[in-house]
Amino acid sequence: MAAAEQIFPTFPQPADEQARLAALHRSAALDHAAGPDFLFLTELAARLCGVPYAFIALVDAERTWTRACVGLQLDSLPRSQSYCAWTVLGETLTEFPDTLADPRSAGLALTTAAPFVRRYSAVPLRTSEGHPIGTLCVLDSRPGGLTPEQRDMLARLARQVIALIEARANEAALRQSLQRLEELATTDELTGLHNRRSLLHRLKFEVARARRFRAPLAAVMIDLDHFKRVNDEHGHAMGDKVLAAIGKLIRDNVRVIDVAGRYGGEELCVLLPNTPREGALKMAETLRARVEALVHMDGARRVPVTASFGVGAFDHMGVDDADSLLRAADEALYRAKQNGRNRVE
Ligand SMILES: Nc1nc2c(ncn2[C@@H]2O[C@H](COP(=O)(O)OP(=O)(O)OP(=O)(O)O)[C@@H](O)[C@H]2O)c(=O)[nH]1
Repeated sequence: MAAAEQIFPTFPQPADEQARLAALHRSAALDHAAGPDFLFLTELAARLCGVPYAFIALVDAERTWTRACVGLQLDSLPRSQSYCAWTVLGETLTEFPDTLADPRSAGLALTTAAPFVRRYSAVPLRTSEGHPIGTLCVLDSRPGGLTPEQRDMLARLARQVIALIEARANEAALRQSLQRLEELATTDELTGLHNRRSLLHRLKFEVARARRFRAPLAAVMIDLDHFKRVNDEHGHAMGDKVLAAIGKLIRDNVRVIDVAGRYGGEELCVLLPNTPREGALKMAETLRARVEALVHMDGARRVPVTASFGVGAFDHMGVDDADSLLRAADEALYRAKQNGRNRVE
């Protein structure tokens, strides 16, 4: 620990400290580097106030993180070493016109070492709920203070900074909800696989891509064997559990570019882009063995579950339409059922 940190181990805390920290983390301002918009506002602050140094600071629980620094390179300071720890206490501007003359600022690192700051003026960055999450500050190595007009401009710039921070946070939250909505709209809730609509949508896309790049494309149709018996003997809830477990098994065993979906009821389908028939047969055989090996328990009773697999494929020279790919996989699945189930055709 630096000597300065030992001399000033504590710092003042605003009354709303916990809510303030929560607001800081909600704003996600600490997660991003400040972009050119923030730098522009600090440059403007320095110029309007006629000082060489300016930065935006985010005051976290223990540290003050600086962003968009003008005139100096600074990453972070212990909160106990930062002028900004005082600014977040105030409603409006906090000013040390001569840092050496004020016991709150005289011993701080930026005062006693380069750049030997002698003057500090800052406005808290208050969120729209009123919590001060940081500051916009201007500094100089000569003593002095801001004119009323400069104070007013600094306060206005601070409002622009917080508006920018909040706009970014709203944008990120919106992106997240859209992503979640998209997931909900394309995922089958029980198996976690693509739902039928999404699977067919992806199929069209993959067929178009295979045609365009003359690449092979395979589809594996999977149907659980005698699944009606599982439902009849162990109940529908157990049937659902089995389907969910097999959905997870498939998700865990396909490549990221493969598309696994629930085609309907207990029929599942995996699209394998860039995969010729032999590769798809191999992959299906691996899955078949894993489905058979998966243990499902109904209380103390084991519920044996197997599945039949049908492979349809286009080689790179003869990409046909989506329907015929599925039809080929379906016909192969039918043969697998006819030839005794728990097999790949
Ligand atoms: N628990 C549960 N059962 C489902 C679901 N979707 C379809 N099923 C059941 O799956 C069974 C399918 O039965 P069938 O089409 O006769 O075929 P099967 O018994 O699997 O026999 P084969 O396919 O010929 O091996 C029916 O009992 C459906 O009710 C589901 O979401 N949950």
